[in-house]
Amino acid sequence: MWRSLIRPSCRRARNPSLISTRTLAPQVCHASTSLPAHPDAPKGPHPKISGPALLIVALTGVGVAATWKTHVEQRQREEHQALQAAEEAAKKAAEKVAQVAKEEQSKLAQKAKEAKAKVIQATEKVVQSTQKAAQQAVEKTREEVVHVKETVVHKAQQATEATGKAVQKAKEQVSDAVKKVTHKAEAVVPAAAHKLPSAAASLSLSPLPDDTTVVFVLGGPGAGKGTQCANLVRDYGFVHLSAGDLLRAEQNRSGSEYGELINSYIKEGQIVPMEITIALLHKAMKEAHSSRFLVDGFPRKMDQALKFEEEVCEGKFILYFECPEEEMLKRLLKRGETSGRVDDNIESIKKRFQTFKDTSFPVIEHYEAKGKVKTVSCLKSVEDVYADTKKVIDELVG
Ligand SMILES: Nc1ncnc2c1ncn2[C@@H]1O[C@H](COP(=O)(O)OP(=O)(O)OP(=O)(O)O)[C@@H](O)[C@H]1O
Ligand SMILES: O=c1ccn([C@@H]2O[C@H](COP(=O)(O)O)[C@@H](O)[C@H]2O)c(=O)[nH]1
Repeated sequence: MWRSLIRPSCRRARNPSLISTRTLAPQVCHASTSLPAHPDAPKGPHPKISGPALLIVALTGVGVAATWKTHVEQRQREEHQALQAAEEAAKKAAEKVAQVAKEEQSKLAQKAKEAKAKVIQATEKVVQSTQKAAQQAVEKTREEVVHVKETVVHKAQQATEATGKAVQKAKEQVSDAVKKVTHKAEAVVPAAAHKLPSAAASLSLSPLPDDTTVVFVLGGPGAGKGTQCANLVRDYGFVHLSAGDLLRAEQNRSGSEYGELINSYIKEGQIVPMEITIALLHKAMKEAHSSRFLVDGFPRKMDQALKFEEEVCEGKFILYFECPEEEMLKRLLKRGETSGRVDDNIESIKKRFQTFKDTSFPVIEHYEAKGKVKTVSCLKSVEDVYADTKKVIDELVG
């Protein structure tokens, strides 16, 4: 009986779902186990139960209670275990989740890294292509600049060549014109020569006194020969004979047969045929009745030098006034403002310079070779030049 009483409880204890409170008096259950009254238990006054039955019920209740307690404890342990298992599972799940999250995070990080790498790569590509484009643009610009430069240089060369050709042509034209004028003038001379005073035409000149001293005064056009000669005339009693002045005087003399000829030679900076100049000099020397002559601006050509020394008189020495062309140009242009000379203009001056270099300077070199040249620099004031000139004259003429 006890077994039968207990057995179902035990069974129920093993399986709580089998417990049915309908089999137990709600009061007993409540009193012995302190369990709450079953909701379905009948309410109202307790029925009359006998003592043994009550004992049996009580014992049964105790047994049931003990069983129930065991069952509850078991259940609590199971629940505790289940809880622990659940906690364990939850922990594991959490760990798993964390692990998965970590892995996902890692994957995402990796993907982000890869994406970043791709962006960097793409950026580098863009930068490289931009740099390449910029380089190509620079290269193209450089090539264009080189091309433009070459074109400019080429055009400049062409222009230079064209200018050179034009200058050359102009020079040739000028040279031709000079030749024509010279030729024309020289053609006039033989024709006019028979009209020269007989002495000049034949140059059979009467001799001068033996004590005649002639100093040839040479130098480029406008060097200052005439200026220094004037001082020497004043201080040393020289007679100053300027070949140019004599020619100009002859040119201006009314009735002169050579006026036109002399004018064209002077204008072109050419040397008038020596017969005329030497005849004029000889005549002037004869008329001067002096023994000291400064022959200024003569001889300008070798034939003049040789003929004069042969027919008239040997020069004692050459007083050479040295002056740079730029300074002479400056002085001549200034003089041209008032001189009225047909050759004190830029065109004639250039021709005179050329004639001086080509024709007259060799005369100076000729006398230099003979040790007869005394050079005085004209790049000083008139007074200083004269001081230097005096030293030469004092030493050689006294
Ligand atoms: N030392 C000098 N400094 C500055 N000017 C000068 C000097 N000597 C001369 N001149 C000036 O230079 C000009 C040329 O001088 P000057 O007439 O004496 O030269 P030139 O050699 O006789 O010339 P040309 O050969 O043409 O007859 C004149 O106006 C003169 O006043
Ligand atoms: O012996 C000479 C001297 C001069 N001339 C011509 O006269 C001008 C001017 O000479 P200046 O001495 O400068 O006054 C000169 O240019 C020559 O054309 C010459 O023919 N022969």
